[in-house]
Amino acid sequence: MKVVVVENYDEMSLRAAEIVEQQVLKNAKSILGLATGSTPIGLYGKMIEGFKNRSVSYEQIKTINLDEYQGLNRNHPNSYHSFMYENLFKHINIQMRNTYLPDGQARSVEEECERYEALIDRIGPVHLQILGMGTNGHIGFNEPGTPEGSLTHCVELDESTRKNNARFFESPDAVPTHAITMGIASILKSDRILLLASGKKKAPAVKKLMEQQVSEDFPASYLWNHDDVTLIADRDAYQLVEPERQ
Ligand SMILES: N[C@@H]1[C@@H](O)[C@H](O)[C@@H](COP(=O)(O)O)O[C@@H]1O
Repeated sequence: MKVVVVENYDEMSLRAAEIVEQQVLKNAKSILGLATGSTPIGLYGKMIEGFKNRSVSYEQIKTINLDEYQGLNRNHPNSYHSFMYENLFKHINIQMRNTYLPDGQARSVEEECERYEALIDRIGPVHLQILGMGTNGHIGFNEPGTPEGSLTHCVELDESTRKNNARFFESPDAVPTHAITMGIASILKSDRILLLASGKKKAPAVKKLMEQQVSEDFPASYLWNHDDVTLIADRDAYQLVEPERQ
């Protein structure tokens, strides 16, 4: 794992956007793996600036998102469909038909998971996967206990995850209890992975990640089993890593 420590959230977002733009400039038909949450919002902002000010084009790009809440209509303001549209897609020249997220309202969740995994295999492999990390080490919505071989599946969300994500909803009870997420194996199929971490709230998780102990108790640790991962962390997120690991 390559580790890049930067000053703050803005610099993390800028560095990440440079990597995304390099990928898109190298291959105009790149497949990007995208994430939600607060962490990548700055990155998406920089990508929008790049599109507006430097004509970086996303016209032929395809995107595959990690996850979606179960039970939310795609037009619900808190769905990840809406998140991606509001924070990125509506601002750039991507073709909406080339953007993919799991359908949280599919009649059969099992069939939807199979369909989504097949889609990843058909369209992929993802050239560059963007990841954030939960405070409990979840990636996508792969909570502690998820096996490394997991493919796209339905999960019951941890109470800690629901609590952390409650800020986006009108009340904690409104946070869905389940989600559809790409599995660990689905994520590790990507050619290259960019993990972002910002803020002191993520410091314990970054510390744990840097201990390099691969364990299902801390799903982000599986990233040590992939040979092309870059972590961009800001100083606050990296502050608990012991000096000899820095
Ligand atoms: N499913 C998403 C994850 O993909 C994300 O990494 C995590 C961290 O969120 P944040 O970036 O807001 O800290 O939140 C959600 O649970």
